[in-house]
Amino acid sequence: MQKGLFITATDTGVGKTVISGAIAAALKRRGINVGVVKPVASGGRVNTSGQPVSEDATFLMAAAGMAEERRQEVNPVCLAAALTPAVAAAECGMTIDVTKLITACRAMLNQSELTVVEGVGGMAAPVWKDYLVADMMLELKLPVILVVKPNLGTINHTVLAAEYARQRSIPLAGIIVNCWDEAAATVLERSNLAYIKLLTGLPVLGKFPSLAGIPAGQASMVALGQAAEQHLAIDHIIGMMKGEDCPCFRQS
Ligand SMILES: Nc1ncnc2c1ncn2[C@@H]1O[C@H](COP(=O)(O)OP(=O)(O)OP(=O)(O)O)[C@@H](O)[C@H]1O
Ligand SMILES: C[C@H](N)[C@@H](CCCCCC(=O)O)NC(=O)O
Ligand SMILES: [Mg+2]
Repeated sequence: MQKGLFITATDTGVGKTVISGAIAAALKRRGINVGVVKPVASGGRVNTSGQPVSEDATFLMAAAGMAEERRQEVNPVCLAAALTPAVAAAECGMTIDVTKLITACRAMLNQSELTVVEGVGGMAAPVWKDYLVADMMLELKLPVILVVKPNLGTINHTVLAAEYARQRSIPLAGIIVNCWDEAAATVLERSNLAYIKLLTGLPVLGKFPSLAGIPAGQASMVALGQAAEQHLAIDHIIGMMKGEDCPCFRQS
């Protein structure tokens, strides 16, 4: 059985990479051979050879302790334009072979004990023509965690994302709230959390704090893993990745 997890979010920029990296770093810290995949990336930084390089993949590889030589396995397709992949590819005359993306995910799942797959944008982001991230999720059949923000507007975004998942028959295993500040949380953040639980019926698997150094790429991966142990339900997430006790494709 392929053991892993798919990380999606209510939108781009919500924290999929940070949460995927934090989970990967926690698993690595526990001595697990963890794989990471960002099957398709856009907005890559163009290197001196003119090739776009995914900073998400760089972060995930650092978190999982993977060498640069494995970049192609982790991120087979990286596009330069910061657009949805379908458009970023068309802009540079490229075709995205979605089978290649699925194959890369399956290869990593096959060779790692547990694998974290990061999506791109949210579930309805077009990967290629009318093939959306949701279609990739349906093919991979991994348990899915939805990353959400704690701020104003998140109730609506989260409920819409959960409803979309239901409509597409994608079982969500839970929600992680990113950039949660327990000390500063007011009635706004606390009521958002309560409404998200009430309206989606999904379990909240963690409230992850804002960590210094992450935006500058100076985060310590050990500290990231420790933060995941402290703020996320890692035992439960590992069980879920192994196919135990969660609403996922295998049991639905
Ligand atoms: N917990 C956090 N602490 C500090 N910075 C964070 C945290 N979560 C996210 N960020 C910062 O917010 C920005 C967006 O986060 P991230 O790149 O993880 O989003 P994403 O959902 O992966 O976006 P994309 O759709 O581009 O993949 C990044 O600059 C990241 O470093
Ligand atoms: C450029 C962004 N950062 C992201 C693509 C986001 C697509 C969002 C599409 C949409 O929903 O409008 N790329 C990426 O995660 O590699
Ligand atoms: Mg990302």
